[in-house]
Amino acid sequence: MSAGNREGLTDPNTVLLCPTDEVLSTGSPVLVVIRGERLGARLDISGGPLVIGRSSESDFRIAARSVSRTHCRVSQQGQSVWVEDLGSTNRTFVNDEVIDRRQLRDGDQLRVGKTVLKFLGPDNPEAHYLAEMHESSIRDSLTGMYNRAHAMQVLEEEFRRSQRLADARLVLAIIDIDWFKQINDEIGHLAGDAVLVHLARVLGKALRAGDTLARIGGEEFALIMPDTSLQEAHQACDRLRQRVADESFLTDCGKRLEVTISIGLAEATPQMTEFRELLGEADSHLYDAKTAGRNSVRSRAA
Ligand SMILES: Nc1nc2c(ncn2[C@@H]2O[C@H](COP(=O)(O)OP(=O)(O)OP(=O)(O)O)[C@@H](O)[C@H]2O)c(=O)[nH]1
Repeated sequence: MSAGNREGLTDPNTVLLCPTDEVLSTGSPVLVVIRGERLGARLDISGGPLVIGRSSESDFRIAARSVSRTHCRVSQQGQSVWVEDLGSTNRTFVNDEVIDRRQLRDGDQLRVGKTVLKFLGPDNPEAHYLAEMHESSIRDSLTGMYNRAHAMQVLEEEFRRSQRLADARLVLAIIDIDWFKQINDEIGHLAGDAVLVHLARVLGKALRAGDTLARIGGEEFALIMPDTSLQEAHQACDRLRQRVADESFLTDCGKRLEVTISIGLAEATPQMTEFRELLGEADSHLYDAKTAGRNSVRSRAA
């Protein structure tokens, strides 16, 4: 977004911070997608039985016609892990053999439709490597935040959940830095990058458990807030906006800046048919926030 002029970009007090590395935990048996959509996604089996299927109620959903609504179930029994076909049309395969029920062994490949998942026992060293590969594929390299692709996947899943469960509310916030082009033009692209990194840290620190924050564009972020009402989200985002406005940002060349953000919100409603409607509504409220002068939060409620 852009328009108008901004004054007082620099401010003399700030600290530049870097994103922290996230520790990747392995240690329990997992299934890792090695072919198909969501490559690298991990299913932790230790948390209880998992149903794989096309239905939105599945624990791991594969949206393909070759996959039955409830295709197979994977469960841990004592130290062993079992897979059981649930009467699927196109059958379940382990290492290319049709199975009804079978114990999974380290390195086995489970095929459901065209998706292949590799079973890795708790001590398999490949698990850590695959976890790191997956982690880097869902992160933005500059800020360390989740990237757009991951945000869209989380948003779609949370949207489906909110449609399925009557009391599961969902709010999406689109956060956009104000006058960012001016920061780049006046101080330089590296300064702009430093602001993005610092902002990622400020937003990340304010995150509540269950929320997902991602960088979805150059200077645009998405905050996905499940189980939150529009009013609660509006208040939380206004606190976030204030926190950013109070922060002092340091650029690569030692200049200090005041930075503000504008936020547009949208809440999932039963009338919506797909998650992109949330993006459209949040974007339109973001536009309202920009035209109302920036450094503000806008939603259907206000
Ligand atoms: N430094 C840096 N700049 C980026 C990056 N990605 C996008 N940008 C810049 O972000 C700026 C976005 O500018 P506009 O869309 O005009 O928005 P704006 O200046 O923030 O104006 P408003 O949103 O209307 O307040 C452009 O100058 C892009 O080049 C990046 O990764 N690093």
